[in-house]
Amino acid sequence: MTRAKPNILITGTPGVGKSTLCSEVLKCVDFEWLEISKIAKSRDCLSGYDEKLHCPILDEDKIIDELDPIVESGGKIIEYHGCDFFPERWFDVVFVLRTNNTVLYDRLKERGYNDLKIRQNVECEIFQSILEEAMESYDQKIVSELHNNDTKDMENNIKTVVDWINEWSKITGKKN
Ligand SMILES: Nc1ncnc2c1ncn2[C@@H]1O[C@H](COP(=O)(O)OP(=O)(O)O)[C@@H](O)[C@H]1O
Repeated sequence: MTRAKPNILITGTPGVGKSTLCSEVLKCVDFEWLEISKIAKSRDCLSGYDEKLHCPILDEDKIIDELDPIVESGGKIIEYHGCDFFPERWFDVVFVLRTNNTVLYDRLKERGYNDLKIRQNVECEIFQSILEEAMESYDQKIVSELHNNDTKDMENNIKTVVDWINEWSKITGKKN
Protein backbone atom coordinates (compact mmCIF):
# COMPACT_ATOMS: atom_id res chain seq x y z
CA MET A 1 0.00 0.00 0.00
CA THR A 2 1.34 3.47 -0.88
CA ARG A 3 1.72 5.88 2.01
CA ALA A 4 -0.38 9.04 2.10
CA LYS A 5 2.87 10.99 2.48
CA PRO A 6 6.48 9.89 1.98
CA ASN A 7 9.10 9.41 4.68
CA ILE A 8 12.37 11.30 4.37
CA LEU A 9 15.70 10.61 6.01
CA ILE A 10 18.07 13.53 6.58
CA THR A 11 21.47 12.23 7.61
CA GLY A 12 25.11 13.28 7.76
CA THR A 13 27.97 13.90 10.18
CA PRO A 14 27.14 16.03 13.25
CA GLY A 15 27.35 19.72 12.37
CA VAL A 16 26.56 19.44 8.65
CA GLY A 17 23.23 21.23 9.14
CA LYS A 18 20.60 18.50 9.48
CA SER A 19 18.52 20.18 12.21
CA THR A 20 18.66 23.55 10.49
CA LEU A 21 17.49 22.04 7.21
CA CYS A 22 14.69 20.07 8.91
CA SER A 23 13.37 23.09 10.76
CA GLU A 24 13.36 25.18 7.55
CA VAL A 25 11.67 22.45 5.47
CA LEU A 26 9.01 22.07 8.16
CA LYS A 27 8.00 25.70 7.67
CA CYS A 28 6.93 24.72 4.14
CA VAL A 29 5.30 21.29 4.52
CA ASP A 30 3.04 19.59 7.03
CA PHE A 31 5.30 16.76 8.15
CA GLU A 32 6.39 15.44 11.54
CA TRP A 33 10.06 15.85 12.48
CA LEU A 34 11.54 12.89 14.34
CA GLU A 35 14.89 13.86 15.85
CA ILE A 36 16.29 10.51 16.78
CA SER A 37 18.74 11.86 19.38
CA LYS A 38 16.00 13.72 21.25
CA ILE A 39 13.46 10.89 21.02
CA ALA A 40 16.07 8.41 22.24
CA LYS A 41 16.54 10.50 25.38
CA SER A 42 12.87 11.14 26.04
CA ARG A 43 11.79 7.53 25.41
CA ASP A 44 14.68 5.89 27.22
CA CYS A 45 16.29 4.36 24.12
CA LEU A 46 19.89 4.82 25.26
CA SER A 47 22.19 1.97 26.21
CA GLY A 48 24.94 3.96 27.95
CA TYR A 49 27.24 6.95 27.69
CA ASP A 50 30.49 7.28 25.75
CA GLU A 51 32.79 9.03 28.25
CA LYS A 52 35.51 9.73 25.67
CA LEU A 53 33.26 11.35 23.10
CA HIS A 54 30.84 12.80 25.65
CA CYS A 55 27.75 11.45 23.95
CA PRO A 56 24.98 8.97 24.74
CA ILE A 57 24.97 5.55 23.03
CA LEU A 58 21.81 4.80 21.10
CA ASP A 59 19.93 1.54 21.68
CA GLU A 60 19.19 1.00 17.99
CA ASP A 61 16.80 -1.96 18.37
CA LYS A 62 14.76 -0.19 21.00
CA ILE A 63 14.32 3.00 19.00
CA ILE A 64 13.23 1.00 15.95
CA ASP A 65 10.64 -0.84 18.06
CA GLU A 66 9.42 2.48 19.46
CA LEU A 67 9.09 4.24 16.12
CA ASP A 68 8.08 1.48 13.74
CA PRO A 69 4.32 1.79 14.42
CA ILE A 70 4.30 5.54 13.79
CA VAL A 71 6.73 5.72 10.86
CA GLU A 72 4.86 3.23 8.67
CA SER A 73 2.02 5.66 7.95
CA GLY A 74 4.37 8.24 6.34
CA GLY A 75 4.74 12.02 6.64
CA LYS A 76 7.87 11.81 8.76
CA ILE A 77 11.20 13.59 8.41
CA ILE A 78 13.70 11.54 10.35
CA GLU A 79 17.01 13.09 11.32
CA TYR A 80 20.08 11.30 12.63
CA HIS A 81 23.87 11.18 12.19
CA GLY A 82 23.77 7.54 11.11
CA CYS A 83 21.50 5.47 8.92
CA ASP A 84 22.46 1.80 8.56
CA PHE A 85 20.22 0.46 11.34
CA PHE A 86 16.88 1.87 10.18
CA PRO A 87 14.63 -0.53 8.26
CA GLU A 88 15.09 0.10 4.53
CA ARG A 89 11.30 0.07 4.02
CA TRP A 90 10.92 3.22 6.16
CA PHE A 91 12.27 5.66 3.60
CA ASP A 92 11.20 6.96 0.21
CA VAL A 93 14.22 9.23 -0.08
CA VAL A 94 17.52 9.73 1.76
CA PHE A 95 19.37 13.06 1.79
CA VAL A 96 22.98 13.05 2.97
CA LEU A 97 24.26 16.50 3.91
CA ARG A 98 27.94 17.25 3.30
CA THR A 99 30.17 20.04 4.55
CA ASN A 100 33.77 21.01 3.79
CA ASN A 101 36.25 20.00 6.51
CA THR A 102 37.32 23.49 7.54
CA VAL A 103 33.73 24.74 7.74
CA LEU A 104 32.71 21.69 9.73
CA TYR A 105 35.69 22.09 12.07
CA ASP A 106 34.62 25.66 12.87
CA ARG A 107 31.00 24.66 13.47
CA LEU A 108 31.96 21.85 15.85
CA LYS A 109 34.47 24.05 17.70
CA GLU A 110 31.74 26.65 18.08
CA ARG A 111 29.49 23.92 19.49
CA GLY A 112 32.07 23.26 22.20
CA TYR A 113 32.99 19.70 21.20
CA ASN A 114 36.26 18.39 22.60
CA ASP A 115 39.26 17.90 20.26
CA LEU A 116 38.81 14.13 19.96
CA LYS A 117 35.14 14.50 19.08
CA ILE A 118 35.92 17.21 16.52
CA ARG A 119 38.70 15.11 14.95
CA GLN A 120 36.54 11.99 14.73
CA ASN A 121 33.66 13.88 13.15
CA VAL A 122 35.85 15.76 10.68
CA GLU A 123 37.50 12.44 9.71
CA CYS A 124 34.06 10.88 9.31
CA GLU A 125 33.28 13.66 6.84
CA ILE A 126 36.64 13.39 5.03
CA PHE A 127 36.09 9.66 4.49
CA GLN A 128 32.44 10.37 3.52
CA SER A 129 31.45 7.61 5.92
CA ILE A 130 27.78 8.55 6.21
CA LEU A 131 27.38 8.87 2.44
CA GLU A 132 28.87 5.40 1.98
CA GLU A 133 26.71 4.04 4.81
CA ALA A 134 23.62 5.42 3.05
CA MET A 135 24.69 4.03 -0.33
CA GLU A 136 25.23 0.59 1.18
CA SER A 137 22.02 0.60 3.23
CA TYR A 138 19.48 1.92 0.69
CA ASP A 139 18.73 1.68 -3.01
CA GLN A 140 21.26 4.13 -4.48
CA LYS A 141 18.51 5.62 -6.64
CA ILE A 142 16.87 7.15 -3.56
CA VAL A 143 20.09 8.55 -2.02
CA SER A 144 21.06 12.19 -2.76
CA GLU A 145 24.09 14.12 -1.57
CA LEU A 146 23.48 17.78 -0.65
CA HIS A 147 26.41 20.16 -0.12
CA ASN A 148 25.80 22.53 2.76
CA ASN A 149 28.57 25.02 3.39
CA ASP A 150 26.88 28.41 3.32
CA THR A 151 23.52 30.13 3.33
CA LYS A 152 23.14 29.86 -0.46
CA ASP A 153 23.60 26.08 -0.18
CA MET A 154 21.00 25.99 2.59
CA GLU A 155 18.47 27.84 0.42
CA ASN A 156 19.09 25.38 -2.41
CA ASN A 157 18.79 22.41 -0.09
CA ILE A 158 15.49 23.58 1.41
CA LYS A 159 14.16 23.98 -2.13
CA THR A 160 15.45 20.56 -3.19
CA VAL A 161 13.71 18.78 -0.30
CA VAL A 162 10.44 20.75 -0.59
CA ASP A 163 10.39 20.28 -4.39
CA TRP A 164 10.99 16.57 -3.94
CA ILE A 165 8.01 16.34 -1.56
CA ASN A 166 5.76 18.27 -3.93
CA GLU A 167 6.88 16.16 -6.88
CA TRP A 168 6.13 12.98 -4.92
CA SER A 169 2.61 14.20 -4.22
CA LYS A 170 2.08 15.01 -7.91
CA ILE A 171 3.27 11.57 -9.00
CA THR A 172 1.17 9.72 -6.44
CA GLY A 173 -1.77 12.14 -6.65
CA LYS A 174 -1.66 12.61 -2.88
CA LYS A 175 -1.60 15.89 -1.03
CA ASN A 176 1.13 17.00 1.37
N1 LIG B 1 24.27 26.19 5.23
C1 LIG B 1 24.72 26.72 6.36
N2 LIG B 1 25.39 27.89 6.34
C2 LIG B 1 25.87 28.42 7.48
N3 LIG B 1 25.73 27.86 8.72
C3 LIG B 1 25.07 26.70 8.78
C4 LIG B 1 24.53 26.08 7.62
N4 LIG B 1 23.91 24.93 7.99
C5 LIG B 1 24.05 24.84 9.32
N5 LIG B 1 24.75 25.90 9.80
C6 LIG B 1 25.13 26.13 11.20
O1 LIG B 1 25.96 25.06 11.58
C7 LIG B 1 25.69 24.66 12.91
C8 LIG B 1 25.32 23.19 12.93
O2 LIG B 1 24.05 23.02 12.28
P1 LIG B 1 23.00 21.94 12.77
O3 LIG B 1 21.79 22.12 11.92
O4 LIG B 1 22.82 21.97 14.24
O5 LIG B 1 23.79 20.60 12.35
P2 LIG B 1 23.43 19.06 12.67
O6 LIG B 1 21.96 18.99 12.99
O7 LIG B 1 23.78 18.33 11.41
O8 LIG B 1 24.31 18.66 13.82
C9 LIG B 1 24.58 25.58 13.42
O9 LIG B 1 25.18 26.62 14.14
C10 LIG B 1 23.93 26.11 12.15
O10 LIG B 1 23.39 27.38 12.32
